[in-house]
This record gives sequence, C-alpha cells and structure tokens, in this order.
Amino acid sequence: MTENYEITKKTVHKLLPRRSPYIHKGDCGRALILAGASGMAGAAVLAVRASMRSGAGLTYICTPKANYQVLQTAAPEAICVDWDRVADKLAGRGNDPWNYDVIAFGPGMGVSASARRMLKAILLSYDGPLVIDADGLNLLAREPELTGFAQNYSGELILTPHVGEAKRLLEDVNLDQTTSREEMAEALVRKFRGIAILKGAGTLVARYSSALKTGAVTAWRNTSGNPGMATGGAGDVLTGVIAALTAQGLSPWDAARAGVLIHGAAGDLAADDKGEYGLIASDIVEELPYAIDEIINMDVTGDEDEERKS
Ligand SMILES: NC(=O)C1=CN([C@@H]2O[C@H](COP(=O)(O)OP(=O)(O)OC[C@H]3O[C@@H](n4cnc5c(N)ncnc54)[C@H](O)[C@@H]3O)[C@@H](O)[C@H]2O)[C@@H](O)CC1
Ligand SMILES: Nc1ncnc2c1ncn2[C@@H]1O[C@H](COP(=O)(O)OP(=O)(O)O)[C@@H](O)[C@H]1O
Repeated sequence: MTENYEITKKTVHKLLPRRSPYIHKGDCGRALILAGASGMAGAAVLAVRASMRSGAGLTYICTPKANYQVLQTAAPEAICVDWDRVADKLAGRGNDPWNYDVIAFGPGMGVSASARRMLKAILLSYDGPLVIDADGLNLLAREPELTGFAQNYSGELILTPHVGEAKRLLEDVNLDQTTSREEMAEALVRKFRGIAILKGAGTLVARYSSALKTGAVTAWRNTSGNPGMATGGAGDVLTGVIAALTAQGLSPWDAARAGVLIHGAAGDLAADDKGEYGLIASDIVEELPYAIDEIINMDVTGDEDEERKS
C-alpha cells in the first residue's frame, strides 16, 4: 500500500453531481437490488429505502413473493421484480436485456441454492457495476467457482465486507493477529481485482492505483461515522447508498468513497438526535437526505486541499 488519503465531506462535495432543473427520473438511474430471502425482508427494506433516499431515479427490488407485501408497505416507491422471472432470465429464458445501471446483491439473501444460482448468473451475464454485500460475500467465501467468476467479472466489482466477512473471503491468505486493516483491504483488492470497502470504524475504500490492476494499492479512509452504527442492518443501508450513487452516474470508485462518507454522516446526524445506544439502521436511512443536502450546500470557499494524508 503506497498511498493513503482521507475521505472528507469536502471530497464528497466535489464528487456529487448537481441536478439540472430539467432532470427526470430516467436521468437519475435504475438500481436493481437482490435482497431479503427467508425472513429477512427487513434487510431488503433497508437497502431499498437507502437507495431511494440517496436519489436513485428508480429502485427495483428482486425478492421472494412472500416479501412483496412488506416491501410494498414499507417502500411503496420501489418496484418489486419477480424472483422467478429474474431466475428464468438468468437461466437464458426470456430475452429482455439487463436494463439496470447497477446491481447490488446480498443483504439478507441467504446462501440457498437459488441465491447461489442468481449470483453465478449475474457474474457471468451482467457487465455493469456490481455491489456484493453480506450473503453475496458469504457465497463467494464458500465457493471457489464463484470466487473465480468474481475475479474475472467483466464489469466493476465493489465488495463491502466487515472484518468478519473479509476474514472468510481471505481464508487462503496468511492473516494473523498482527494483520492490519490496511493489509486486509490490500489483500482483498489483490485477490478480487475490484474495489474493496472494508467496513468498521474508519472504513477503508481501496483499489489498484493503476488501471492495469498491478502494482500499488490506494486506500482512502472514511472520516465520518460513530459507534452507534454498530447495529444490525447498518451495512444493508450502505449497500443501498452506493447502489443509488452509482445509478446516478458516479463511477463505482467515486460512489464507493462518497457512499461511505454520506452513510457515516447520516449516522452522525442520527447519533446527534438519538445518541449512540438507541440508534437503529432505519434512523440512518432517515438522515440520508439531510446529510446529502448538508454536503452539497457546504461552503468550501478558501478551504485548503487537505485530502492527501501521507
Ligand atoms: N432486518 C434484517 O433482515 C437484517 C438482516 N441482516 C442480514 O443478515 C445476514 C447475516 O447477518 P449476520 O449478522 O448473521 O452475519 P455476519 O456475517 O454479519 O455476522 C456473523 C458473525 O461474524 C462476526 N462479525 C460480524 N461483524 C464483525 C466485524 N465487524 N468484525 C469481526 N467479526 C464480525 C461475528 O462473530 C458475528 O456474530 C446478512 O445477509 C445481513 O444482510 C443483518 O444486516 C441484520 C438485519
Ligand atoms: N464503531 C463504528 N464506527 C463507525 N462506523 C461503524 C462502526 N461500527 C459499525 N459501523 C458501520 O456500520 C455498518 C455496519 O455494517 P455491517 O457490519 O455489515 O452490519 P449489518 O450486517 O448488520 O448490516 C458499516 O458501514 C460500518 O462501517
């Protein structure tokens, strides 16, 4: 790891596109989220609501039919996509093209055979930005075949593990008690050749420094967030934020860095309001619009450029 930077509100102020008065929902991107199998409709709700609260023009949720009622009540603005139809399409039946600007796979998906089939087919047939979280990461960790497909994915891959998931993904790499988070993020980039977001206090966003995907790895450390975010579902929210920013046209790298900062900033607003103990993931979702608004409207005149850390 040769370069280290910090992700600040000012970084994100520069990255977020401003909206034209004439913009319409088609200009704000289409995000497909696959989430919420087997009793985990909540994970799907959190990811979907986070995507909508972060500005995606259209958010689609592929989830089992049993979850539709929950989804259409908790997130009526989202469009439910039939799980079986997606499975058919992935199996080559039906010929409508992938019509999404980004796909996010994993929150509460479980590791069933059908979840595995879906991930495999997406890795083989989609070529847009692909965010893999939670059970998507667990599937990669269990299945060398899927790891191989991920390593050769034709689009840009964004992996969002916490340290526990990262250790599972890196079982073949020599990690020990002295392995730092920076070294772990670097190992993820070298293994999967995509963008690695290693979550936790001071989330790291890392990728190869050069487009050739060789040599040095660059890592940016997030400066927002607080211990109140150590609560179930907070990661599902992050997946939705990154999907929405990518759908709106940020590059996966910019969406990853902006996404973690905005997610942490929303968590900080939630902690200001409720304190750290009682903060829940839904509170982070509700603060996303205020965090984004504050960052877009912040005054940066006369500020020094202080992103480079070392
Ligand atoms: N309402 C819902 O439907 C929710 C669904 N969720 C989904 O539930 C599924 C499984 O989540 P689990 O929490 O069971 O599995 P995890 O893989 O997140 O956690 C399993 C174990 O991994 C270890 N671990 C977790 N975070 C760690 C960290 N930061 N550092 C080191 N070790 C860590 C701990 O030993 C933990 O008990 C995921 O698909 C997730 O998206 C959760 O997000 C919670 C909310
Ligand atoms: N102490 C902390 N400081 C800052 N951010 C944190 C802290 N603990 C957790 N977070 C953030 O909250 C989210 C938790 O995600 P994750 O561990 O995947 O939870 P879940 O699987 O329940 O959704 C991550 O984005 C992480 O960076």
